Amino acid sequence: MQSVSQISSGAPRLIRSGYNSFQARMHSTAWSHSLNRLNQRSSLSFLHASSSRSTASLKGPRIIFTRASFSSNNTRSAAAAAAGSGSGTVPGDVTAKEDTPDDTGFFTSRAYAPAGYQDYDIRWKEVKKPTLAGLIPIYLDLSKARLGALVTLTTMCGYAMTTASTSLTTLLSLTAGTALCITSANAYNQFVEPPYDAQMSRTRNRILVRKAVSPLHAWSFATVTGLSGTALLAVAVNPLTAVLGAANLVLYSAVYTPMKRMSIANTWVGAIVGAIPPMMGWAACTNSLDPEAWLLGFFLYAWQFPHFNSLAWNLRADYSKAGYRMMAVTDPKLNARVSLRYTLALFPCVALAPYLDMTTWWFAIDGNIVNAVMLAGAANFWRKRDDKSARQLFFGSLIYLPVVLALMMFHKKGKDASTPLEDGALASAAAVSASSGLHTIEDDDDEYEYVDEDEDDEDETHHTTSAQIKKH
Ligand SMILES: CC(C)=CCC/C(C)=C/CC/C(C)=C/COP(=O)(O)OP(=O)(O)O
Repeated sequence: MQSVSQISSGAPRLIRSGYNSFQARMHSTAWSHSLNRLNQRSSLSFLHASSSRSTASLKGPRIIFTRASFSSNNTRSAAAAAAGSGSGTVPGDVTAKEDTPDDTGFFTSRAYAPAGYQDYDIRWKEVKKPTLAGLIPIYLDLSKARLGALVTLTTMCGYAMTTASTSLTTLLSLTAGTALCITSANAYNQFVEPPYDAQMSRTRNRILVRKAVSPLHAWSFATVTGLSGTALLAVAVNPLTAVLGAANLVLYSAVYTPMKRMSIANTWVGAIVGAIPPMMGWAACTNSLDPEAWLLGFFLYAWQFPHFNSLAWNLRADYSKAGYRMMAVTDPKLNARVSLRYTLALFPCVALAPYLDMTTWWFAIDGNIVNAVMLAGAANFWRKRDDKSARQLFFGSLIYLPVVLALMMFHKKGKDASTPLEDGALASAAAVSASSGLHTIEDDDDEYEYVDEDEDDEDETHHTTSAQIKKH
């Protein structure tokens, strides 16, 4: 049986007013009305007018109407619009292609059009059963593997920053369990978002939008990885870490994900999601949430605002189109101000690390030099609010995080409790983190050696670190 999970229409590229009336017809939900209000309020009408791929969606993950550039239909529709037909379509050969897939695998049929929409061209595509080998890239996409790898590294850093006794087995279980929970969270997120992902250039090729796998398959994958990740953390690490992992999974998929379309507060909730993984690392080693764990969490929390808000600036057309409530769309000034505010908060974070005896005071010096560079980027973005300053801040934030985490480990104090073997593994993680950013962790097979230079030196005024990472 054919499963219909995506229907697209080749309605015309409409001018702004036409788009609003189109949207009003297509959406009966409060969400869409508030989106229209939001679009008007934020004076971003150019976003739609300049967009080459304008879309609208019905609620729910299974049906998508796309005013995309299916050229022949668009040409006909544009002609009709120019002739003032008002309906945006031309009667004629729409059904000619019925039940015949085109070269992209899409079928065209009016049979699936909901009442009132028969005037629109309808396109749909059958979900193909993936092969066993084909499942690997599908699962990597569902897990948002590169983002997941970076987040997992922040957990490993949390573990590495403790002074309690470490164990390689616990570290490996923590890494695998956290990665499974993150995979699950990202798969649930994609399970919910195809109608909206389909409307954004950045996400319109995601696996469920492309229909490379069925929603049920994605949901099952998310459920299995979530349950196994939480179980692994509970059994092989400790219950506290498992509870944090499970709570974060729920926070991301059940609170943050729907909230993206409801309130700009989603960014603050998303920042909590990003803050919890390093706290899990700390909890895995100490079985407690000491002030140091909260500091690590707050550091990741604060970092996400310049990171995300600068990214969102250049994606604001996409976000607006898909109905996501992002500060960059609804209040661009606030978006830049919040970035600046939280970049400033990174300074006391860095200073608190030596205060809490996590690092030597040298970290307060070189960490804050890096902070000053980041602050210059955030201030520039706040002043100019343009694409270039946003891009600079975003890429700066990508470099900033691994650099500061590596510095933190470089200046770490009190490493006596762990063995050189365990520290070596943790140092490797730090080095990979420092060199990978969001992108290259999977490709980095280099080996690292841990060299303990002055393990007897406990003098906090002495700046030489206890660890140095040397590449083979
Ligand atoms: C242990 C555990 C479960 C950790 C969860 C870690 C995690 C998923 C962090 C991501 C944080 C975040 C706000 C991402 C943006 O999602 P988005 O939906 O805005 O991204 P998108 O636009 O690319 O879909």
